[in-house]
Amino acid sequence: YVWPSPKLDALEAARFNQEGFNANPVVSFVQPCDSFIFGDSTGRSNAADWIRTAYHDMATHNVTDGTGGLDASIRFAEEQARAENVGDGFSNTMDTAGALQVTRYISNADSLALLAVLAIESCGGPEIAFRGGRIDAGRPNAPGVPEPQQGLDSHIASFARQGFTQTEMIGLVACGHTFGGVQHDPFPDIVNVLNDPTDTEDVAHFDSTFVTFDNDVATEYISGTTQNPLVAGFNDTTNSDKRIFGSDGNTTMSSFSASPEIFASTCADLFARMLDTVPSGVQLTDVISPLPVKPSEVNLILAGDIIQLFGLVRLWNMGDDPTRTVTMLWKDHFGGIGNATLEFAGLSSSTAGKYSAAWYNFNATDGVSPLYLDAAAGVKSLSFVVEGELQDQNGLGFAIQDGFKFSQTSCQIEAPLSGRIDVAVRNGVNPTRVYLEQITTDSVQRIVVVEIDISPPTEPVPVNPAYSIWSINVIDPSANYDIGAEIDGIKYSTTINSFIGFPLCPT
Ligand code: HEM
Repeated sequence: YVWPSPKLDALEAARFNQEGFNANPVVSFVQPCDSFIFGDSTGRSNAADWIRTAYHDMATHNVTDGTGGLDASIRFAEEQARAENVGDGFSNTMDTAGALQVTRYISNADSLALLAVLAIESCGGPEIAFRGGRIDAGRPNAPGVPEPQQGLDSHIASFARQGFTQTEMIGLVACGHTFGGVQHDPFPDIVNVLNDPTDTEDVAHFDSTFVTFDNDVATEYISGTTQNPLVAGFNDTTNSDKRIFGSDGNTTMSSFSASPEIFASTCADLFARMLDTVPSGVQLTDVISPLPVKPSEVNLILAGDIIQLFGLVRLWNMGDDPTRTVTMLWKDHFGGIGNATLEFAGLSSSTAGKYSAAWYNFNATDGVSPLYLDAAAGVKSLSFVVEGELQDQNGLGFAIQDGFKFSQTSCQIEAPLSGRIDVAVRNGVNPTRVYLEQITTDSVQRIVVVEIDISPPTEPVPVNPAYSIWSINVIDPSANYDIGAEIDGIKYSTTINSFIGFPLCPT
């Protein structure tokens, strides 16, 4: 895709900035892979909870009527209270999913899907093709998660309703059950108390490597050594994995057992399909690939005659050499081109260290100092020269919208209770609307952006020859606002650097 695209930029960042500089800390919950938020030596892991939660959320899908699917309906207490969703793994996962929603562009449902991707990829699994765009359900879905005491026919019918054939059912169950196990507490009829100080929640695991992705679930099953409580459990009624795995005469499980590669590639496909199973009408994005060169956290502030340009650029998988020279070029409104050498800021990595990225700051390494640009000249687009090679999105450049921005003339009226937000609007841009975007959630935790129009000034309020101010008073300056503007029929959005700490408005 072409930068900027706020939603794709946010999803790409959450998916690929996993560890290190400027990365989302959520991966640390599955590193090491036996990490568990309620404590050590429990026999449980966040990774297993996250994968099971994604499945249970999806398993309500009905291919015929298009209802259910991965839509975060599992967050509702009503769904979590169902017998098919016994255990605290779902609330555990939903608590963590919030950590991914650092931006308004990521739904609860996309977070759930991302957690599963991060768990699988960080813990030995294959790379998963990830799409975004899932929409959060407004209410619980119809029940429909399979349970271990049900018979094979019922499971085949259940997976068919979810959109999976019998062979795919065998695959998906094996792919899921390479992680985790069955706990005594919610399933006392399947697992006995284990009296094991390293497994305090009495989890009987599906295979001997239960915090990592591998084909042991299949090799142990085929060799007859498996301790999987849903295969070799003392209660044959609940041996659902035994019935499912054996339902094609062990053809599928034999192929998994014979080839870790076949297991991994089959699981990569099935996991991606599981995560992409969404209610009809939901339009997912294309598979999100990392942008090779990506501006990030770009923000402009007007300070008198100066535009402060904040930002970073990320170079994807181009080697870790921090001494390489990265130059940023910017086109202005007068046909001029400015340039600056960027400062190395840090390294990040993703997919269990398989990829790395180097970050460069638009100015000093402190991460807060901006570049100072002449306000009248402004900035239209950026490009970068990396080791002598021009990076400009195949000639498009990286477009920058300097038609409106937060102005440092913003001030507090009654600190810290109310304030005035000033938006600097470039003369000649003539936006149809300028508005605040208040980012909040509705009563069922869906992100909502409320637009609050800013009235055009009755008399122009110039800050400099190029910009005039539109102002709005707000009662809660600490609320989460972005600034939006509609220019030539297109809506743009820009962030506000919190203006707590701004001076009191002159009286
Ligand atoms: C007929 C289908 C299935 C049945 C009857 C079934 C049943 C179960 C049961 C009873 C548990 C124990 C849960 C606990 O003790 O908290 C479990 C755990 C788990 N299941 Fe399934 N499952 C099925 C399919 C799947 C699928 C398709 C996936 C994912 C692709 C999956 C992923 C998991 C994971 C990761 C765990 C471990 C959870 C943990 O250790 O915290 N399951 N399953």
